[in-house]
Amino acid sequence: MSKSANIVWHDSKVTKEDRQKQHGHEGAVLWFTGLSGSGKSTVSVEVEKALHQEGLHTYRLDGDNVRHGLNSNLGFSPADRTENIRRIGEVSKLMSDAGLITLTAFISPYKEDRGQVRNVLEEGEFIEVFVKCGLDTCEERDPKGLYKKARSGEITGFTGIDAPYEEPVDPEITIETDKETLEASVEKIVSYIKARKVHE
Ligand SMILES: Nc1ncnc2c1ncn2[C@@H]1O[C@H](COP(=O)(O)OS(=O)(=O)O)[C@@H](OP(=O)(O)O)[C@H]1O
Ligand SMILES: Nc1ncnc2c1ncn2[C@@H]1O[C@H](COP(=O)(O)OP(=O)(O)O)[C@@H](O)[C@H]1O
Repeated sequence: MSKSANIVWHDSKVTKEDRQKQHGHEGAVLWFTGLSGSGKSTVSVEVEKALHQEGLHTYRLDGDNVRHGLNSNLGFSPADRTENIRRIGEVSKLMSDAGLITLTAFISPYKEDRGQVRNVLEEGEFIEVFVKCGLDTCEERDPKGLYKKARSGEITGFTGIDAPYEEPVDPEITIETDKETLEASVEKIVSYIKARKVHE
């Protein structure tokens, strides 16, 4: 028997469409993925600010923050990373259902895990943003000093050093933070959202 066999879905009287109408836009999930130090946090913070200024309803979920709370029992083994992403995917789905534009900033190194999140969301709701940046630049930036620790062996299983990062194959948006300015990356993403007419 499946774990959910005795659990019955309870509908609300306020629908997703009702909430969208009240907000004046649809929900969506901007899923930032990339190496540590590629710029996921920096860019997503600025994109959220820009969208908020446009009157859109947003919420941002960030790797470090979520790992302090909801996912504080998870580490960085492949299984824990998969569970981390599964939970964030489910939270994003709830937020999108609530009518928010959710911005997530997680390394999310496995293609299959990101694909699972895309699958739990409605068609078009998942917008994959590949934060592309060469490992050499990420390592040079080393904003938290973690690459240094990974190189010295103080941290093992670090993404890009001795753990894999599987690049997106066909992301909705690619930004190249080692080639373009922060402003250009933000503009690219905000234009995509506007063109997609999530805003009525
Ligand atoms: N082993 C290892 N590998 C990668 N990253 C590590 C590791 N240990 C700690 N950190 C810090 O945790 C942040 C990544 O957490 P995420 O939840 O985004 O990772 S994942 O999606 O589950 O792979 C990541 O933050 P960002 O630099 O913002 O990406 C690191 O600061
Ligand atoms: N074009 C750019 N876009 C984003 N970040 C940049 C850019 N150029 C330099 N940086 C710097 O790179 C670092 C990226 O760190 P962070 O946003 O924490 O990455 P991540 O969340 O992917 O680990 C920051 O110190 C940021 O100021």
